Amino acid sequence: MTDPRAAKDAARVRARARRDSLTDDGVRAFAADAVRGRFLEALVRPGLIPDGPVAGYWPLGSELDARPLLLHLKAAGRPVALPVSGPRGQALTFRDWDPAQPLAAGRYGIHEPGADRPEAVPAVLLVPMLAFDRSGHRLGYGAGYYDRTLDALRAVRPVLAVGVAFAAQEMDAVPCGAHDERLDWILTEREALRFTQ
Ligand SMILES: Nc1nc2c(c(=O)[nH]1)N(C=O)[C@@H](CNc1ccc(C(=O)N[C@@H](CCC(=O)O)C(=O)O)cc1)CN2
Ligand SMILES: Nc1ncnc2c1ncn2[C@@H]1O[C@H](COP(=O)(O)OP(=O)(O)OP(=O)(O)O)[C@@H](O)[C@H]1O
Repeated sequence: MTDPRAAKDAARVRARARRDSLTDDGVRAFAADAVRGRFLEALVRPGLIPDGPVAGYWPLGSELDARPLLLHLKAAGRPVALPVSGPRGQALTFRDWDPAQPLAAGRYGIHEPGADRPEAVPAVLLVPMLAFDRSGHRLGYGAGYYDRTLDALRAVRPVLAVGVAFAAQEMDAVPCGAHDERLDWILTEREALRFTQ
């Protein structure tokens, strides 16, 4: 396979511009709410969610806001964790999220639970992205954090990886490379795509 790096970089520029153009607060709130509904309908109701913590993410820039879903899961008694970014080149770690406690800005300015919060090993990983395609390929920011993280977690036990995006983030074909970890599902406000059984 040829090196997909240049193709990925070009796709990132286009994908970011497209996601950044989704500025309507009403549309964004609708999508956040719809993704919560799809997660419950496609994954929770049929019993497809393994026991254990669900790792979400704290929204950055124009990403879809998964917090309505995270708060719903918390209220239902499910442990929810958030990623903690270490140096580039290392897998993410996760800490338990208590919505009543303040978060602190970590690397990249992303809000993270404090060092006093217990570490968590996610059974389900909500994965943010810049773009996706209908084969389940995903484009991230290019640091390889989620690929390394899924690789490390899956070496120990199965993890359900659920990509989360606006429907408008779909591309015909996301350039992919050897390290790219597969997503089991992608949820958008419009549909739930399943890639594994
Ligand atoms: N919300 C969120 N949290 C996350 C990620 C993510 O993609 N989204 N990550 C996924 O790996 C990890 C952090 N990794 C990151 C790697 C690179 C950049 C980055 O290059 N950021 C841009 C600015 C982005 C913006 O403001 O829209 C930059 O610094 O130029 C950010 C996060 C863990 N937490
Ligand atoms: N499991 C891995 N082990 C070693 N290197 C990896 C691994 N996964 C990804 N990488 C490297 O990380 C770099 C970024 O990968 P890639 O372009 O796929 O990132 P991305 O999926 O867009 O970003 P992210 O996963 O952070 O959201 C590449 O150089 C890739 O080779």
